[in-house]
Amino acid sequence: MGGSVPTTYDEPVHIAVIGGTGIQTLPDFSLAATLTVDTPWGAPSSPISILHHPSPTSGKPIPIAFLSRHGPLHQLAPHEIPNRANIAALRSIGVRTVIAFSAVGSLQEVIRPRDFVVPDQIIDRTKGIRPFTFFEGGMVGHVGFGDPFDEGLAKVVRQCGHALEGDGVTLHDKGLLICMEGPQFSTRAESNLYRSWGGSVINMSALPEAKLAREAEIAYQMICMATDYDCWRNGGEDVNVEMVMGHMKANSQNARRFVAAVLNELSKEEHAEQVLARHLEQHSKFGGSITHKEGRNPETEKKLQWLFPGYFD
Ligand SMILES: CSC[C@H]1O[C@H](OP(=O)(O)O)[C@H](O)[C@@H]1O
Ligand SMILES: Nc1ncnc2[nH]cnc12
Repeated sequence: MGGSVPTTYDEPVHIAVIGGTGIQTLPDFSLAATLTVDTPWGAPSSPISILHHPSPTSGKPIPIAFLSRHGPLHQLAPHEIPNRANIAALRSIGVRTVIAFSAVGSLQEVIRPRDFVVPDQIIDRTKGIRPFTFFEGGMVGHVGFGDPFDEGLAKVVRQCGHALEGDGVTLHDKGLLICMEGPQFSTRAESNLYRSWGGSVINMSALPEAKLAREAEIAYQMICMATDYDCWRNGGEDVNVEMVMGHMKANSQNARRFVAAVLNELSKEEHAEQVLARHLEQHSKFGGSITHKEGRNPETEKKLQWLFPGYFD
């Protein structure tokens, strides 16, 4: 191999981190492989890096998949992200837990730039232009999405975030996340409307990522970091990219420490069932098979067989 990074990885990888704006890599981990995965929904945003994280109990390396949502050079706008390919590629290598990271605008005074939020609800303000389901084109399916994030993962994330508090980390345990279409930021009227709905934070990327993760039976939790007060705050400067990037860069060390603490905790044997998302297993087998066998589109069936081997025989 002459020192080059392997392009295959033989073991299943159960945990993934999806990095957002300002988190294009996780440099503190050792790179074990770089995988180029093709899926029936096309190529993901970036090659998947397999990183080695030492198990806190045995010291044995635990593989973690890392995917950069906007591409390695941030070349994909929120509406151009191949979310189906990203989630399908992660599931195909064994991933059942995703920790997603996002830079968000704050819709509340108490959530200050650089604060972290573990959202527990979402309002969908995307415009239907992003492909948002695996179940279409002759294979109808419906999965529950009442709680868009995984409460078991959220508990672990909150515990890790609180353990870092006072050390440059402020954490808000819950929050209503507004996911807007973008790529332009909101109008002031929209920003105030979201505040009147009780919105805590706003981004452009939680959806359809979280919906597709649920369809793929992957436990999913987003960690948000506030970078601005959007445009609702009288007397404050309106959000701009420089502001977002400035806060992300200034606090990236804390963001990475937070993610590392979560990976550390999830690597413990006691979380094995949670990491494998046993509570979601086979949900899509039953929710995703309501089209009678003879009514299915064979092409769609083939794609879904790729994603869920053995489910729809
Ligand atoms: C650069 S500001 C808008 C951009 O930032 C957030 O990205 P991500 O969620 O991937 O961290 C937001 O969702 C927008 O895509
Ligand atoms: N104000 C904002 N609106 C939408 N997405 C964002 N990401 C960071 N800040 C944002």
